[in-house]
Amino acid sequence: MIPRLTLTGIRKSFGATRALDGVDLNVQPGEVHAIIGENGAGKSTLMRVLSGAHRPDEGEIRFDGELVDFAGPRDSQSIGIAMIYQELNLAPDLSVCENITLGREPRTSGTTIRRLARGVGWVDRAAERQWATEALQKLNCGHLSLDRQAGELSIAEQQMVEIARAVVTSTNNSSSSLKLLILDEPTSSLTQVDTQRLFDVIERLAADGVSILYISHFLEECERIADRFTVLRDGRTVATGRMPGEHSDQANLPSVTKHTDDERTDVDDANVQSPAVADDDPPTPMDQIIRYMVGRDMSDLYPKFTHTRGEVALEVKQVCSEAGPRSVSFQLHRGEILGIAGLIGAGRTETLRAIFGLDAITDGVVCVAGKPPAPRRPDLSWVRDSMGLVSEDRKNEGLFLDRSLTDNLTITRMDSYRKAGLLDIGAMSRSTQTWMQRLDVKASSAQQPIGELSGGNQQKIALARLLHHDCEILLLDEPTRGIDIGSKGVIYRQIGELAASGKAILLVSSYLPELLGVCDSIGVFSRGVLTDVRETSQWTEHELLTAAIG
Ligand SMILES: Nc1ncnc2c1ncn2[C@@H]1O[C@H](COP(=O)(O)OP(=O)(O)OP(=O)(O)O)[C@@H](O)[C@H]1O
Repeated sequence: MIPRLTLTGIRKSFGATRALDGVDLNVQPGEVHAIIGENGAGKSTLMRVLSGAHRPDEGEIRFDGELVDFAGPRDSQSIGIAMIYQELNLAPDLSVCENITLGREPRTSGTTIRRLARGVGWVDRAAERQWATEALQKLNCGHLSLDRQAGELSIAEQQMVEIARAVVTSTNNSSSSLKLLILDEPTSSLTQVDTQRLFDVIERLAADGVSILYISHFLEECERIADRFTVLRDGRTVATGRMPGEHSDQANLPSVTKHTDDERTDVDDANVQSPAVADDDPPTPMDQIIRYMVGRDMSDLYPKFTHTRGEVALEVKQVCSEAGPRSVSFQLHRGEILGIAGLIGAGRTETLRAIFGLDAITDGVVCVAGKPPAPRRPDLSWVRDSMGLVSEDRKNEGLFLDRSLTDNLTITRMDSYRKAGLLDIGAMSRSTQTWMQRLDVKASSAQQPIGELSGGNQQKIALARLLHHDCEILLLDEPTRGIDIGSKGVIYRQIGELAASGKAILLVSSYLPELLGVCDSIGVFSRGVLTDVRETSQWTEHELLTAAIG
């Protein structure tokens, strides 16, 4: 079989940063292939090379056996490659139908008048609706109204509209039918139900011969959906093979290849197959895939720290806000990690925002360490109360993307670096380097603009700011979103150490294994109401999910 995609020796640098340093990849038609790697390993850069957004400095791309060279995204689209980015790209004011056909609108044809109209860009609305309907039906999303504004849709629905846009060419132009769909962290903002729907769509497309490149830090998902995997490390391919999930048995595909030219890989070579492949070779166990990725075992992902519950640090009494929470009450103690589960949109983020003083409270009070509540909100009570918030919306409100790592990390503690009215830039930079080392942040220097870092490394700095500020109460909203498994381990260790030193931690997460692994107790939000708070040992994943659905 001619491979759908073959990459050989792809290299790409940004100034002194070598993002890709020799990537080899082989993907078959109809195969779901997971791209796995630590933060900064080069996954997104590689996908941008494939989507035509970046041109590689070196290396060869073959698509259906043909050598290709993309001058821009249109070249890549024209041969049937589509990329769905983590941050979705719809025009919010246009309808579902208009978004699906955007840039590929069917033109009128037939009569002279129509042909004239075509010259000035007259869109054939009937054909446009038919194309959009067919594309949505192909994804089993025929229920989505073509006339709804894209901005009104849920994240999951928006994602389906984007995939439908990728599919629309295939329905109408056989020369550029969809052949390779790239999904970058597609489930990071999806509920479990929506994730399953997405997987159904992926399976449907793969059965039609579309190849899928699936990037995710949720290895359980990769295991569920992918046939094969490739691990990138420091911009290089270090291993490729069969996934251990049920899919791997069905795929008539090569087994593990360890790329032995990678001298930096200190992983165990046992079980690694030679590049010669056999169809009946076994899948690669997940713990070995993790070793390829991070270079060590991850048996201690959730390290246990002895910590004792102290006095009440934060008391939330019957808090309501227009944004979501309805009469929310709980206590958070010093030395406690309280987890908050719930579906996306259940009111978890809004509760954190109300506690932190970002949103007005319409009823109820927030008391910190027995002090009287702040007279009004929004306000800056977080400063008085030594509270820190890691926002789930890193790009829009969590970070100053065009400022350096140092500025982002030290911004809340500038005063401590002031000497005789001047800022001690050297000391700020040294503090940043210390935190970069502790959280294993990959960046060229503390002065690099944070927007140039990979998503996971940006997230680590957002968290490091709170650690550096030495807050007493930490409100963490999806703090490990987009973070690789090795760095998750580092962050869980930090959280454990913070609790052991008497800090109070409120951890909102959609990743249930994380809540069960890290927290002392867990509460569940359902439709703006905190329904149930129990010791962690009294919850299972299934029970958490059932309580969240309500
Ligand atoms: N435009 C850019 N300018 C400078 N450096 C960049 C740019 N884009 C990527 N890099 C660097 O290239 C490296 C690889 O980044 P990339 O985003 O591809 O990693 P990733 O594997 O997708 O990481 P993550 O899992 O955190 O999203 C990183 O060191 C990053 O800082």
